[in-house]
Amino acid sequence: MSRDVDGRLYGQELASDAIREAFVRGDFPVAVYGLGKMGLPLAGAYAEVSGNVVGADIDPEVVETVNDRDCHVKREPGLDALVGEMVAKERLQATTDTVGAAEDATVHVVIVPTPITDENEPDLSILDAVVEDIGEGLDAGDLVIIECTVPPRTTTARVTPRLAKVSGLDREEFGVAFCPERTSSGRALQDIRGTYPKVIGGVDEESAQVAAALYEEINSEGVISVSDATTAECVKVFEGLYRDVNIALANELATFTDEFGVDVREAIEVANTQPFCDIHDPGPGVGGHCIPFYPYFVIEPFETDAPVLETAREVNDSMPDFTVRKLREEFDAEGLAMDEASVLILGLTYRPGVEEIRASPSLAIAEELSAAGADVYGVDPILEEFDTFEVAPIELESVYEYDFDGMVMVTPHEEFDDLNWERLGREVGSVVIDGRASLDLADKDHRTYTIGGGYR
Ligand SMILES: NC(=O)c1ccc[n+]([C@@H]2O[C@H](COP(=O)([O-])OP(=O)(O)OC[C@H]3O[C@@H](n4cnc5c(N)ncnc54)[C@H](O)[C@@H]3O)[C@@H](O)[C@H]2O)c1
Ligand SMILES: CC(=O)N[C@@H]1[C@@H](OP(=O)(O)OP(=O)(O)OC[C@H]2O[C@@H](n3ccc(=O)[nH]c3=O)[C@H](O)[C@@H]2O)O[C@H](CO)[C@@H](O)[C@@H]1O
Repeated sequence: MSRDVDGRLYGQELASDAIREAFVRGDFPVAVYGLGKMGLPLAGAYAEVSGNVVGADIDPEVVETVNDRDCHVKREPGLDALVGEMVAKERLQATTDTVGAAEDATVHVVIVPTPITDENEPDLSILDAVVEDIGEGLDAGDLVIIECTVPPRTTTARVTPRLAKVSGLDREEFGVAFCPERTSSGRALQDIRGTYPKVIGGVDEESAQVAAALYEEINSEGVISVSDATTAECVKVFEGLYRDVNIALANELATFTDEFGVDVREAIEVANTQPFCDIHDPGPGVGGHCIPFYPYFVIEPFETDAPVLETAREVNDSMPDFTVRKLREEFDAEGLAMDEASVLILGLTYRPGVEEIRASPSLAIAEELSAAGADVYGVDPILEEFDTFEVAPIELESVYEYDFDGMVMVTPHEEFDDLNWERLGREVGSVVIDGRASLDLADKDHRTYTIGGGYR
């Protein structure tokens, strides 16, 4: 797509209406960097509105799949059709040439992974690489939008100076905004198009105004413009921190279940009937590449102590061990040594319906059971690659062929709803740890312990 000289966006003092009209005409070529679980839906949503989008990804297979009108991101309602249509209509194309995409683009949208290292430090190396490439192709009048989740101050203190240095432009010649992806896997398009307002934080007022005009066209819920980019980064990270701390409260309360002698889940559910109480769900752990990681975007880079965030991480990271401990207690009660037991883990991904295993509780549970000498099996109907797990993978159809001494429901995929628990496990009944209160086995021979619910 050739660059339209008139396609300058930032520094033109354009009125928002004029920006929106030009945007939907395709006057501002867009480059989306990162075509993953979040980037591909985002590129599709941009293409739907502007019709002039190039998706840049370093993975040639990703690029080839998209240009073949196919969709490598699964279980996203509407995404297959949207990508196919946008590519067929030449409103979206993909490339591995990130610098080339940057040279042609006026709007640069960055949505690449921002993981943490093994030492729990934020790893912004991928973001840095993309920012370098954008800098190579950045022109006066461009706008750079960071959507991927980053530690507070990243956009202002790391991204913007780097863009100026690599491009040789003055800071005032281009715009930068942080507009976080407030999107859940499994409903990405719906969220991007408008479940919640889009949060906009600019490094200056015009960056915010220009970014807001673009997202007013994309998001039906409109925008919330905050004071600056760092505030917007805080909004996104705070959403995740709140969730991790809240889940930790639920998990800590769940560990009182036996001593209280009550169904803690019932107490939580009723406590939540008042508007100022919203205790989340206890479970076998907290996975994914968002919630377990975001606390370290605050704990690590800053001097200020974060005892609540650190303690919440410790509590949530202790739940896989709590799960194994409950199983071991039951085995001890029947005189079964862990290293003589066979155990099935049901659900290996981090949450139902999402094929993502990062920080999945099943990783730690399988590792601990295996280390204790148990024969560990794993079943997960949506997972294709099991190598990361210390389990013997089995197909869903084969689960009835084994006399498992123990069965641990970690991630209740909907495909498990049809399981016949009468046929599962030992003839006399097995020990079942229900991590998510997803089972009703009261009339079965199994001895069932529900995390947060006790024996049911
Ligand atoms: N997955 C979620 O639920 C979710 C929700 C909201 C926000 N986010 C944030 O969105 C960001 C991306 O997450 P995701 O789930 O889409 O990741 P992902 O792993 O699914 O996809 C990342 C994509 O980026 C590509 N990539 C890697 N390095 C690149 C580079 N240098 N240049 C261009 N492309 C590159 C990869 O090839 C891959 O296709 C992360 O910061 C994450 O925190 C994720
Ligand atoms: C603030 C917020 O909502 N952010 C969402 C979150 O989405 P996610 O895909 O990471 O999934 P979650 O639902 O947060 O689950 C994570 C893990 O916590 C476990 N869990 C969950 C709820 C509970 O009550 N008890 C639990 O134990 C669950 O099993 C799983 O292992 O981050 C995305 C990226 O920022 C956001 O875009 C998205 O909006």
